[in-house]
Amino acid sequence: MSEQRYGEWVAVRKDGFVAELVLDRPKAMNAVSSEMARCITAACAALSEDRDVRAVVLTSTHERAFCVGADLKERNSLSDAEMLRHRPVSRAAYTGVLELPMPAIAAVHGYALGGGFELALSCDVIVADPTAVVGLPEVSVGVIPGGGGTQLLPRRVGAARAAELIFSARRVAAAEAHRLGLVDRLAAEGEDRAEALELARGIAANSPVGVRAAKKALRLGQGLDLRAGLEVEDAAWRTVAFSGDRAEGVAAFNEKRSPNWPGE
Ligand SMILES: CCCCCCCCCCCCC[C@H](O)CC(=O)SCCNC(=O)CCNC(=O)[C@H](O)C(C)(C)COP(=O)(O)OP(=O)(O)OC[C@H]1O[C@@H](n2cnc3c(N)ncnc32)[C@H](O)[C@@H]1OP(=O)(O)O
Repeated sequence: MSEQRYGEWVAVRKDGFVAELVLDRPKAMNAVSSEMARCITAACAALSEDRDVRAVVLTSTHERAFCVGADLKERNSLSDAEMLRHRPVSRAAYTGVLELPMPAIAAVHGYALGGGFELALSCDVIVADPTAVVGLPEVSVGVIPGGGGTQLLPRRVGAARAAELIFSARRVAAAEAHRLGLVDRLAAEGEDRAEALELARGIAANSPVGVRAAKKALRLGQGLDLRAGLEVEDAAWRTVAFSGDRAEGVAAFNEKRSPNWPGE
């Protein structure tokens, strides 16, 4: 296990082919300040370049919160001009998580609100424990979901449900969140991180070339009509059809052994 810090508020722990992106600003319940946004962006840039990382788990060191969203204390102190300068900094953090080339799994316990839930929505899978409380309460503080929520939430639960949640700004406890599809798995209390890491290790046992190509097809195909989506899949298929991973995967199956993925 290795650990690399990215600024004061974020760490990346690597164990084999799985990396953990740790939100570590517990005094502010991981509220995303400008500096924390820069830390997240730097960590995502490093992970995106690391061909040995096959899956990422987004976790929190705070006992009662995954992330409570944008730092409302910092926001209150920013001038309009500073706010405008802050946006691309903060935007890079959310985009960084969304565009990780390998599967990303959010391990959520406690509060995942506003930008905190948007970070989780930017992942591919959300694992929550029964203490999770999720929501996009931005309109209750005079803003809108600005970390992708107005686009990611309807793609996950449909336009009407997304509208109800965003307009009402209501917080949703874990059991209802799982029923509504706001989170994908409900782990035992305190087991969100362990279950997310177990899922990540399972993903990491598969072809990294295949998994990354499948993620790309899933993401690019969202919102397309079926015909255009099938063209996206065909293009993704062609990136793996002649890969070393495909050759190794087929050979390993026929030789009844575990594959040793070349990763290219
Ligand atoms: C995917 C690609 C997309 C590209 C798009 C571009 C993105 C651009 C970037 C924009 C990012 C926007 C992000 C988002 O959309 C906007 C927001 O997130 S707005 C904030 C939303 N969050 C909230 O409304 C939650 C606010 N907090 C609470 O409701 C409560 O604190 C709580 C979490 C329910 C906990 O309540 P309690 O247990 O009672 O505890 P306290 O309230 O006393 O809080 C303890 C302590 O923490 C401080 N704190 C809590 N939340 C925040 C916060 N958000 N910011 C700063 N500080 C916070 C709170 O003040 C207390 O501090 P103390 O008083 O003890 O000093």
